[in-house]
Amino acid sequence: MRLPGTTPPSETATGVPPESAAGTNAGVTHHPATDPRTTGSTSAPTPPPAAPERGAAQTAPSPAAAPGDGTAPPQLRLTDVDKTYQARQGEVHALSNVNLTIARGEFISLVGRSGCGKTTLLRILSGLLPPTSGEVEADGAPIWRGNKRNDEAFKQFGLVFQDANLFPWYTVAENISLPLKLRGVGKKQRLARASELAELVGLPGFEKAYPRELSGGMRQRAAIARALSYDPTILLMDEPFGALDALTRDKMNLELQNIHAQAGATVVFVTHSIPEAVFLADRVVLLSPRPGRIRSITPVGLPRPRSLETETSNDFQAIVRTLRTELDEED
Ligand SMILES: Nc1ncnc2c1ncn2[C@@H]1O[C@H](COP(=O)(O)OP(=O)(O)OP(=O)(O)O)[C@@H](O)[C@H]1O
Repeated sequence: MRLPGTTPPSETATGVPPESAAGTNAGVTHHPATDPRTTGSTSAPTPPPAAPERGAAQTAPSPAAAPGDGTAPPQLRLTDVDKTYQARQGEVHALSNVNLTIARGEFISLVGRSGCGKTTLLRILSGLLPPTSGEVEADGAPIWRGNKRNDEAFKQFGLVFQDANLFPWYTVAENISLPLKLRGVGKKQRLARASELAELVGLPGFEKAYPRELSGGMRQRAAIARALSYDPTILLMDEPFGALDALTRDKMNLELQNIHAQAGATVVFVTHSIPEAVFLADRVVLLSPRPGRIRSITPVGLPRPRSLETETSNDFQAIVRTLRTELDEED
């Protein structure tokens, strides 16, 4: 992930990868893209002539990333991924036949019932957990060779979890820059980077504060800044705002949208909240109950930048309704 202003437009734009349209997941529903800019629709979503381009409202589109033409290069690819845990009570089949291609700079929200395998999928993607079978690639390089992790591929990832996991005895700046310290970066450079990132995530002036002096939302911002410190090109987020109150969560969603637009990273975001998933995503991937399979892939063609008013639009609500109906059908 690069700092704002250094990312060429072609790297921040996304398209729907060809694989996702063709689909190799048996039985996956591919919902049509929705884009009020092209449909003029104020009611239920209708298919536009082309899938939407992320960030079109912020940057001029580049010829290399025309809306929905599938030209944005794939950055992450899951092929026939299966995961079975060997638990004390026996085998737990967590994921089955997951196929997904994620474009560079794309924002993917991952939703599904509790226990359907979202965290498992994120951990496999991030190189924290090997799949039982199947392939996981980042920029064409396998993340796993059998049970051995490809540490080079792993370096591209930034991880953010529900708990900010800041070290209480370090200041905000020291927490943010800790990964750089572990990589041997000098103090002056580390603190300069921490201050830059504190600004990016909305914590300017708090560099010298300790985690106990921050609110929950501020701690999560510091955790996001820490994940960005070493310029990951892929950000994997597991319910990062799950413990926050509704108002703070709305604010964090707006800020994450800005951070994503400015920094240009690919994001995979796990959430239990369908509105949050739709608000943030270029595509929402819905997993079926365990063993998790990709049940549907829904492009979200709402223009960016999105505001809280976006959530009152008919298009937004129609997508949320469709996804909720699919989830309800599982009961
Ligand atoms: N280390 C483990 N050993 C055995 N089973 C596990 C392990 N981790 C997860 N599981 C099981 O795998 C399934 C998927 O778990 P996972 O945490 O991926 O689901 P999830 O969709 O993230 O759930 P939630 O939304 O509740 O966080 C669950 O049935 C869980 O019990």
